[in-house]
Amino acid sequence: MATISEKIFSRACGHRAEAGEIVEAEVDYAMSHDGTSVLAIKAFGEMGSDRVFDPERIVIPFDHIVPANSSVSADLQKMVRDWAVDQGIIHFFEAGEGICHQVFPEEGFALPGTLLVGADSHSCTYGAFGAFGTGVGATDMAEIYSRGRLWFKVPETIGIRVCGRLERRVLAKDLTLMLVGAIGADGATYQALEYVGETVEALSISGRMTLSNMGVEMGAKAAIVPPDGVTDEFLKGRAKGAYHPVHSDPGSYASEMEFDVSDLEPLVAAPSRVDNVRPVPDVAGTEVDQVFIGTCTNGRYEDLMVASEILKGRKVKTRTLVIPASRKVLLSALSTGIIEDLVQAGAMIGPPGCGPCLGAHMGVLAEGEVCLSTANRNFPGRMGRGGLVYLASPATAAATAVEGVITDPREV
Ligand SMILES: CC(C)[C@H](C(=O)O)[C@@H](O)C(=O)O
Ligand code: SF4
Repeated sequence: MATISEKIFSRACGHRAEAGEIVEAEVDYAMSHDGTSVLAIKAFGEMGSDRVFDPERIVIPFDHIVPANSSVSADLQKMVRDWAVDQGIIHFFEAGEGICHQVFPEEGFALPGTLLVGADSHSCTYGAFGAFGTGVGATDMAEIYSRGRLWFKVPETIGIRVCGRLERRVLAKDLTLMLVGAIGADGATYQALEYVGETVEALSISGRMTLSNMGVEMGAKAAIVPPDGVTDEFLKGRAKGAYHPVHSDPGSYASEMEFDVSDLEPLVAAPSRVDNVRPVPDVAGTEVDQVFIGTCTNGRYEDLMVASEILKGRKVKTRTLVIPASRKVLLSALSTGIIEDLVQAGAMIGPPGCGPCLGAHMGVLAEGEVCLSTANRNFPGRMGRGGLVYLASPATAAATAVEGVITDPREV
């Protein structure tokens, strides 16, 4: 009897691995971005390493501060670029290609049954494809650069069963926020989450990615959706190689929880905790200074489409920033007229990347300003010193942009 996580670690370490065990496992693909590569490369050098274990299994997208916003970040990015060329890293994605967690799956690296490690906490997003995706620090990444292996404690799995149909304009983000609120910001520390049930099965890849993306906001090591036909359909023509899906055996979870979403309302995570989750009607009318639609949580085509359906033919009443998660998302949204509708409505469009999500640039808040964002974190200072962040779905974000105050998307 084993879980998806145990099966993935068993293959990756070469013997039967059980929850609680510490194993040394081989990583299928490693990912680091313009931010964390800097520290990882430094540690790699300090470890006395010279060549990476396999230049074809390291993926480097530039996304956190793109385009570079200062001489400091430009110099650091040049250093990473030069190192990638020197090491022969072929899977290098320049500024403008998109957010690491969007580019990595789009390019077919996120495959069922694989062990994927990123130097970024939201690498749990790859769980949406039935992979064990997890984030590590830069020094751990240096170890992977050098040997392709790392030690892990195999996590126990919490099975989360969700049933019921989401109402109109209640989205995967609302389901995700509901779970974060119920489980709490540290409720799944060092556990793997596995999402099952009819509601999860009915989610698109985009919705599954939103769900898996926020696993780390509950402390989880991984947040996995069992791979199925939806996964295969997405991977057709893009998977980087053959893959072998694995599934959990009945009775293998350490614990189980059940939720019904039939009556779920649109939700927000109010400042400044991700688990400070409230129904939108409770905070409706709160004035906002900015709306931000984007990030690895909700910057995909579907998210922009939902937003444009609400914004089309209307005018925003507050500063509204839309940043597509990748060049591919931007191209799709251009070709279907979504970008034009958003621009006509008064939104700004930023280049694919993280944008102001982590308070680095392009949309940072002033002291006391309030932003309603589709991102995944709202701790104090996240989007700029003294700024307050409400997290919500792209539908709630668009409705809020239209009214200039937090608004229930079912009412616009
Ligand atoms: C910069 C990076 C290390 C960080 C992370 O690991 O999550 C960022 O992506 C974030 O979302 O805060
Ligand atoms: S979009 Fe935000 S959460 Fe996602 S990787 Fe970038 S900074 Fe981190």
